[in-house]
Amino acid sequence: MNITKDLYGTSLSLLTDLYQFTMAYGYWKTGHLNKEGVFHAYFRKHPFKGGFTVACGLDYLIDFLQNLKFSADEVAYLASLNGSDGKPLFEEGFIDYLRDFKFSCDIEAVAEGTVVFPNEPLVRVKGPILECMLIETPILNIINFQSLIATKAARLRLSAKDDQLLEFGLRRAQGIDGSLAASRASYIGGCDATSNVLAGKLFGIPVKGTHAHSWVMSFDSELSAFETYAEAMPNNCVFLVDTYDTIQGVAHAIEVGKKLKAQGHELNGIRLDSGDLAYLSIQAREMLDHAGFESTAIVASNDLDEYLIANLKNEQNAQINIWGVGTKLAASFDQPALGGVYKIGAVKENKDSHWKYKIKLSEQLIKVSNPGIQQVRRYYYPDGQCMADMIFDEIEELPTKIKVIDPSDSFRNKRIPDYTEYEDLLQPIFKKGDLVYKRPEIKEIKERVAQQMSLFHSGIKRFSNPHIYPVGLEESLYDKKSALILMHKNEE
Ligand SMILES: Nc1ncnc2c1ncn2[C@@H]1O[C@H](COP(=O)(O)OP(=O)(O)OP(=O)(O)O)[C@@H](O)[C@H]1O
Ligand SMILES: O=P(O)(O)OC[C@H]1O[C@H](OP(=O)(O)OP(=O)(O)O)[C@H](O)[C@@H]1O
Ligand SMILES: O=C(O)c1cccnc1
Ligand SMILES: [Mg+2]
Repeated sequence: MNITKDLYGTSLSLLTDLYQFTMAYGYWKTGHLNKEGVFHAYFRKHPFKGGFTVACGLDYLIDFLQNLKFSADEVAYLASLNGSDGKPLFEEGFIDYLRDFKFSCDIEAVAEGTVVFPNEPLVRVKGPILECMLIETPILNIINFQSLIATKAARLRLSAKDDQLLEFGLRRAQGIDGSLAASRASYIGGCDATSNVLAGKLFGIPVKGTHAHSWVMSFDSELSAFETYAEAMPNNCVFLVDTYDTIQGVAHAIEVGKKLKAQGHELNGIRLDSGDLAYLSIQAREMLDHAGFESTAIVASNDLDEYLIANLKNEQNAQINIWGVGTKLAASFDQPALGGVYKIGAVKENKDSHWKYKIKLSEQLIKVSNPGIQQVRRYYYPDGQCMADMIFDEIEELPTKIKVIDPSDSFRNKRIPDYTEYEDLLQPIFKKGDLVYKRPEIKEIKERVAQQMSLFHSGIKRFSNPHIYPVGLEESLYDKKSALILMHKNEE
């Protein structure tokens, strides 16, 4: 998939905030082309008051960065922009620079489908600071949204257990790309299929669906509507039974189902889209079983989310096998955005000088950024379950005794036993602008989510007051950060 070409037929290189270009211009104009930086994209708080987040969107980002160059058309647009004095914002020389621009940063990122936690860099960008700056906004745009939706889908998967989950969100999603990115992230996070046909084609996601109330209403009776649908598509019959009277609708579905059976076909399912989904599904299951349709599925839809699905299954014994979830998933109804940020960790004047560590101060401790050239190490218990994550400075040697400290609460700290198995989460994606990463198929990414979810204690996966998985700064990085905070405070 090539989002820029297949999806838009146009370059997305101008998809950034204007201030990224004005800052880039500033570096160019004042002779800071050799200045280098390291930036980290991370979030501070899990979405949905949850205890985990699923990283998603890297493949889109790779595609964006591989196509990052400025065509004659794009530079002409930038050249046409004026400042508040009515004069061109950018000098001709900068426009020439952009015309010859070649992306040259090193990028490391957490593989898509990895379960991640607050403060952990999901993407690290190192290289000419001008370039690091330009790509801040698209990184956040892509990773924030897809990680949000993949997380929502993973929560739905926890509730639906082994049932089928269908994503029906296109009509309520945030516009065109919102819907496509949501379908992709939903599939990765836990859905089995989407109703969005373009997403199916672009990303290789299975597409599925039933029929609407309007189909039933366009015939003289519900029975003739079902019969006509069966005539047209005898191998794809999931009848929506609640247009008039749901119990009557189930009876009509059974009647047509018997004819399908006689012709050697199946009644695949019925769909409930209103009323008491627990009561109606129990009634429908009884009627279907009694008529010999034990393998006919019951699909439910209508404003579903992870809480309602869990409640219907666990508390109300609802007899539903397939869940169609739209608005609350694709539009991330209860939390519209993941607040991921992109912060500078260190700068150097040129590639041969030393890194100078940087922090952004804030009144709130949680908002003080972390310095350094960060990597994330995930430690495992001997049984393969995750123990704790450590954010550390890649260019410093680690002490022999490892201690991790929560950056917003130093009382929360953990000693890592010696010889604990570990894995470093940030993997090389681009080296000096060249792709060095083998992009996994979407199915592999989806499988990674399921596998990752199994590595964590159930406490982090519960919806109310989840357990907080231990993540901290390695002690010497924590000390370095504290020293930087003190230094800035003393300057005040
Ligand atoms: N057994 C149940 N327990 C809890 N909530 C349920 C149950 N059954 C349905 N719901 C939810 O209750 C809400 C209202 O259902 P209702 O049938 O009134 O929906 P509606 O959208 O108003 O229906 P209609 O399409 O007939 O207008 C929906 O969000 C639905 O998912
Ligand atoms: O409820 P969602 O999770 O978004 O799932 C998608 C919904 O879209 C369709 O109806 P639509 O909402 O368009 O009309 P209706 O509510 O009047 O049935 C469908 O029948 C589902 O109810
Ligand atoms: O196929 C369906 O049943 C469907 C598709 C989109 C939205 N609601 C339902
Ligand atoms: Mg609706």
